[in-house]
Amino acid sequence: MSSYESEFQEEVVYLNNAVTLINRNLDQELSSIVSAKKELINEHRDMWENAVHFTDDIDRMAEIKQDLSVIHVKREGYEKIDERIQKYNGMLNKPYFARVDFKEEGEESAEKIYIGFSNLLDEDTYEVYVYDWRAPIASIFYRYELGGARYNSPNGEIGGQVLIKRQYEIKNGKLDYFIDSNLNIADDALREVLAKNTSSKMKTIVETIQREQDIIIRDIESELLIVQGVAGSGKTSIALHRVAFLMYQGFLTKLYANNIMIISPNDFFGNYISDVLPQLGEENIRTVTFEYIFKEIFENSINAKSRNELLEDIIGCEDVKRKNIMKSSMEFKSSKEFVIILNRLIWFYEHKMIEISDIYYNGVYIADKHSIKEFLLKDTINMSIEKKLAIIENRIFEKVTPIRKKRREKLEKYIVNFPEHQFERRAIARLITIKETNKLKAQIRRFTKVDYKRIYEALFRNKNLFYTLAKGLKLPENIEGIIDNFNCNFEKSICYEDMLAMLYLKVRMSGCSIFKEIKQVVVDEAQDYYPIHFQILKELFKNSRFTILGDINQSIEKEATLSIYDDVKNILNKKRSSTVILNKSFRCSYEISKFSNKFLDENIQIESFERHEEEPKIIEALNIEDLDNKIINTIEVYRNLNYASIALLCKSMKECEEVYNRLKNKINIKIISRSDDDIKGIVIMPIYMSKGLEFDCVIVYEVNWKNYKTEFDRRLLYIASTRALHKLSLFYTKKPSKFL
Ligand SMILES: Nc1ncnc2c1ncn2[C@@H]1O[C@H](COP(=O)(O)OP(=O)(O)OP(=O)(O)O)[C@@H](O)[C@H]1O
Repeated sequence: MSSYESEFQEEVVYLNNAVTLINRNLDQELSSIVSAKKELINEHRDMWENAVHFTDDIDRMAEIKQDLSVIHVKREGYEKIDERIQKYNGMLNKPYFARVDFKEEGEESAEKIYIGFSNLLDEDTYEVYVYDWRAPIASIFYRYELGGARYNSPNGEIGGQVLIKRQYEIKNGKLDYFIDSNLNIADDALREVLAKNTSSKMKTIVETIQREQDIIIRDIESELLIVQGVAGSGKTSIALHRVAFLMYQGFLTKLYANNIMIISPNDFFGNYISDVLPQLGEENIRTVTFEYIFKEIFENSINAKSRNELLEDIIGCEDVKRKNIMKSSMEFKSSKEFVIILNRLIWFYEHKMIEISDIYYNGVYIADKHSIKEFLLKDTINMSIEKKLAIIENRIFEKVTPIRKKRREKLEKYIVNFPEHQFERRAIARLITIKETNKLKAQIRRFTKVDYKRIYEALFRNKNLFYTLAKGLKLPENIEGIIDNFNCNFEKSICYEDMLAMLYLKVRMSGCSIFKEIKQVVVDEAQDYYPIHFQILKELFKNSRFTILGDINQSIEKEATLSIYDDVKNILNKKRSSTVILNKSFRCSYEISKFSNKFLDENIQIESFERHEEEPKIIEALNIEDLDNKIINTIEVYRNLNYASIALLCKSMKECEEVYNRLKNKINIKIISRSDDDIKGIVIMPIYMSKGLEFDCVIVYEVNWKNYKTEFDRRLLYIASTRALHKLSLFYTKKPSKFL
């Protein structure tokens, strides 16, 4: 028997033992869940039968509360067993995927470390059959080849030698083969994974995490971790695996799903990544957009345009001057300078805009404007202006209440003089005092209720005020145009950049604390954000750490450089911050990756993973009809090659709609416009919406000289091309874009 064969037999024995243990654990859990379910039902029944259902009695309330908390504990217990059942069921197919034999310094022999998606422990012997990929010792597998290796254990750093590094192909609990890996073989395994077709949901990369990716995933030191990575370098995948890692940490540092939040560019993206954490055995976490945060904080009271709508407006605008104004308006209103103006506006509001009057109730003096103002301007640490105004309002009403009571008694006595009202005395007196109080309330609310729209509007409706507040700051050359552009539609629906400014004002002035439980914020596609976004995040997530991932090459409407990350560091101002650069791209084939690089500045270094496929195609069509036919043929060819995910990418939504209307009766194609659309099959969408997503095949529509001629267009072409895993073709009529 060859040494491979004899080792194969040993591995089969180990695998069988592991599977037996999983089955044993599974059986135990299955019987526990039956009794846990029974207990839960009994507890519910007892509570329903024995407890009171309605009561004003405070003692009985305590009884009900206690019953509920027992049910709560039982339910948690039940859910935990259910989680373990799911874990063991998942493990039956593939209990582990790798092994390293590690000989610790000072030890006689090596320990075999099997690595899988979850831990597997024999509770009787305490033998660890499989280590979770997130366990400290598992990092050896991701970071080292054969030879010297170290890892951080809870008791400090441990050094030693890796003697064997092995990967397994296990299906349905049966071992197909194993390979003892060196660097090249690991590359083969990755190539095999990357060569597969994509799906409409992102997948886990646990078995093939790369060394530099693992370092990011396991970083627990940085309060601010910035990752600049080229398209397809695995930023989003890393972010999600990092989240799973943080949720696995020990008791003190462990994060729960409600402690983490992802800020994503749009809702598709949230949907696209929604399978990864459950596949890693963790609960999903909230993924929100800035648009969503705005709605939540302003309680849906103000309509605002989304970033996608802004991009659509910019792309669709034919008037060059207006287009430039739109771009500079976005850039200026999200800049550091504008944040200073907004801070000054807050000061101005507190000192000059609040019109406080002396307060009287029914002729009785309640409070004078000077003392109210004095309280308002008093430096009360950590108290927001909204809070101070609420305190003022409460204090006034505390004073009014006894006066109002006396007034009512007086009125009742007075009404005695009118015998026709003798039975309505009380009601009439009450009505009169309510009316008087409402009048007073209206008078007070005029200054205690902060009207963010009016405050912000004042900045642009009053040019003197604007220039006073902007004194000493560098303003864009076309500032007059930007001010005049402040939209006439402000009442109906505000622009994206004005939405951000108002969000900033609100979080600063209200001391908003709705996200106070969040301890880790992950910001993906960070290149799309400006200083004001990070200022908002800083205010909203005061006690949180941040993981910020982006690619400056994929910014759309602005020229981004590495300096955006300096801004991020300055704004978030964390003591321990680090920046990691990822230059290797994994998504696209080597040929597509090389082709896409021509849309980038030639100084930018990108390493392409060596997975070879057909060269991208640039195809000319004679006219629109010919273009449609050629695109339909190409889609057919791709489908016949068994590619299920095919995207036809256009420059704008308007263009998508035109093309869709022409093609929809000829092929089965879906237009992606709404955030809950499922990106499955053959889809058509604008390039700016395809960010962060990937497809087996990408077809870029009408890349002619007219459609793609500016720097902005060049960046769109980079984003479009880097969405493709296997096939890329770009079509044009008349004359090709100069970027092709
Ligand atoms: N270590 C890895 N093992 C297997 N697949 C990987 C690995 N790293 C990245 N990938 C794959 O590469 C593709 C790109 O990953 P991901 O979307 O996370 O990259 P990204 O940097 O966020 O890209 P973009 O900036 O273009 O949105 C995905 O299909 C992902 O599964």
